Amino acid sequence: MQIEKTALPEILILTPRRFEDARGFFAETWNKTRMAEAGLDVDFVQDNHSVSAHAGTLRGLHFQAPPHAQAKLVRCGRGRFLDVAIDIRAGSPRYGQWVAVELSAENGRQLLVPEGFAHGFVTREDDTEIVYKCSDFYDAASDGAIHWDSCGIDWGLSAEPILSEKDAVAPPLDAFSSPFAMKDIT
Ligand SMILES: Cc1cn([C@H]2C[C@H](O)[C@@H](COP(=O)(O)OP(=O)(O)O[C@H]3O[C@@H](C)C(=O)[C@@H](O)[C@H]3O)O2)c(=O)[nH]c1=O
Repeated sequence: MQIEKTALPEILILTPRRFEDARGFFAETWNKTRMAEAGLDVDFVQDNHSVSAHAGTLRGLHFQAPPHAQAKLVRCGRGRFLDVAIDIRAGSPRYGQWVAVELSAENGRQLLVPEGFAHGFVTREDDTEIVYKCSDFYDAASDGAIHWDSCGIDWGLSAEPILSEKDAVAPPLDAFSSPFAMKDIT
């Protein structure tokens, strides 16, 4: 597993080794023991899978508030998408800063998004499939969203995105009161 830092040090790109042969490839996409050895001891408890039928579908920016905050490990099963994480920890020196990384079935990259960051993505091909692990269970009452177009993120869009009703009316970042505290910052 190759581990790379992004412009935000807490957001990591994990690229599993691929064992290729005549059939295709094999890869370990998460190995708890090996990741703990690398200092990434995350206890994932739920796996999610979503498919977006059309390119230009944007989901986000989402988070779960404490005590149900989630770290996520995100990867692409089919197609490709731009994956985005933004620091929403109150008092963070990097509050409002974001990173965007293209994840595709071809490049096999995964984004590790810790607690305290909102997450979203926009698909870049039809029928794009996203698979991700979460470190806490879904809790509808803790679900939060920030409007995708209120944070200065370059989504690489050439037209208006396809959104859920919930995401279309999410509050902007400047009207947002963060439930995440500075104590998460080391
Ligand atoms: C996220 C989630 C949703 N649901 C249900 C609620 C709802 O009826 C339906 C669709 O939910 P949503 O519209 O919130 O799905 P979606 O917009 O795909 O939400 C996801 O977006 C990405 C960016 C994330 O980071 C995820 O954590 C999650 O928030 O699925 C669950 O049962 N479990 C879950 O873990």
